[in-house]
Amino acid sequence: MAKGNHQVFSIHWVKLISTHIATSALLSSGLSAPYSQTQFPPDQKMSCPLKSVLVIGGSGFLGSAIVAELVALNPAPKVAVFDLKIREDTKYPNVSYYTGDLLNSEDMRSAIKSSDATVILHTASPVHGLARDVYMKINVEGTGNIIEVSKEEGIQALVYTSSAGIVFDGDDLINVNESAPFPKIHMDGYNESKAEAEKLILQADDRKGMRTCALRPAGIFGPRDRQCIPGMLTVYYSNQTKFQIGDNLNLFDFTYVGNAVHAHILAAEKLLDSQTVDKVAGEAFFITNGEPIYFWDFPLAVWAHLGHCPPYIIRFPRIVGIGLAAMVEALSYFRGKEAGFTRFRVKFACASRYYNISKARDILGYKPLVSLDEGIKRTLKWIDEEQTIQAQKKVQ
Ligand SMILES: NC(=O)c1ccc[n+]([C@@H]2O[C@H](COP(=O)([O-])OP(=O)(O)OC[C@H]3O[C@@H](n4cnc5c(N)ncnc54)[C@H](O)[C@@H]3O)[C@@H](O)[C@H]2O)c1
Repeated sequence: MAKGNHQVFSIHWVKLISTHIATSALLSSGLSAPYSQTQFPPDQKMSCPLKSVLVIGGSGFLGSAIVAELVALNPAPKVAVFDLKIREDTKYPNVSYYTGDLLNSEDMRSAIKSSDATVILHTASPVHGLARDVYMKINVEGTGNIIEVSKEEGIQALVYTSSAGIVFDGDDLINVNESAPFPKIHMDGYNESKAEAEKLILQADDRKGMRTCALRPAGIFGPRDRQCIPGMLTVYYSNQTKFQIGDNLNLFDFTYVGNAVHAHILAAEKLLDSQTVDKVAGEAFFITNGEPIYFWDFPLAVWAHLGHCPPYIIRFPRIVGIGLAAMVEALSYFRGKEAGFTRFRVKFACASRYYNISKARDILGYKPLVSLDEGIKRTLKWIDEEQTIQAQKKVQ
């Protein structure tokens, strides 16, 4: 079933179950390794010419992973975080934290001035499932603010976290590269706003001033993920794992968070380097693990870790899913609520969505350092640790 020139990844159940047993044994023996986001092997650690970096959205899933990697570099750059809310479990020593809203230019300016930042990594975005207006306001207007204030404050390089979903129009995306056009009508407000924000970022590139680029990760997962894996856990806890939409023959790209971090740091470095900047600036890059996997195999692997294998699978054809979702959307509309089960989600779950990452490999020097297999193991280990912590809290 391999399509394009990607290596097709398949989950090995036995391997996962044995990993789970080994992890549980490790944890119960009290030997759990200290938490680290990326855990790159020493020979793959990046040297870092970055001097002072402000991570916008740095208390979020991806943002905090970037911070963890930056502070672990030797020598480490000066690191600061700007976020709407600073979560205690994402705080690192020697990092300056600024609370603020990117819709408020003065909040932004104050953080840039106080942190002496010369580079900005803009990872902020509202969570999924909100109204279009919220995304347009925060992602488009907010990104416009960042560009304006960054230029005024002499920022040298701005890297924007876009999304691979911005070229999705509901049809299959098979090994597509950056020449894929934006859909005439976007599938949802989130992707529309990410596309608009990306355009602003790329247009803002200035040869005589601030240099910019955009990264388009696909389906980020890993420790501290609040959307991808937690969504799969919700399905598990609500006893819905036997339901599948589509035939599960659609290949899908995911990205381990450490690899997305790696891409962000590489992009910032290349924007600062006179040898590479003109190839990178004003450009967008797809970022994935380069290992497409059948869509439902990913949640099945997560549930297997929890000791659960659906006893049987009830498959809904795509067309039935779309019909059901249309009814849910109509009901939600009359109740004045955002629908959780939407036609977009059905099309998302049924489409092939994988990307060609040659541009990132060739120009950024990107390579997925952590394989999907290893990324899943690390994420599952983190879930084990989280569950142990939650269980201990309940006992206390
Ligand atoms: N998670 C994925 O699978 C995925 C895939 C592709 C692209 N992305 C993009 O990657 C980026 C990071 O995603 P994530 O999963 O880490 O999200 P996240 O929700 O964990 O983190 C986003 C952070 O942005 C902050 N934020 C939101 N609104 C803000 C505002 N008005 N002012 C200041 N800070 C604000 C939030 O507080 C949060 O800490 C986002 O831009 C997202 O669009 C994510």
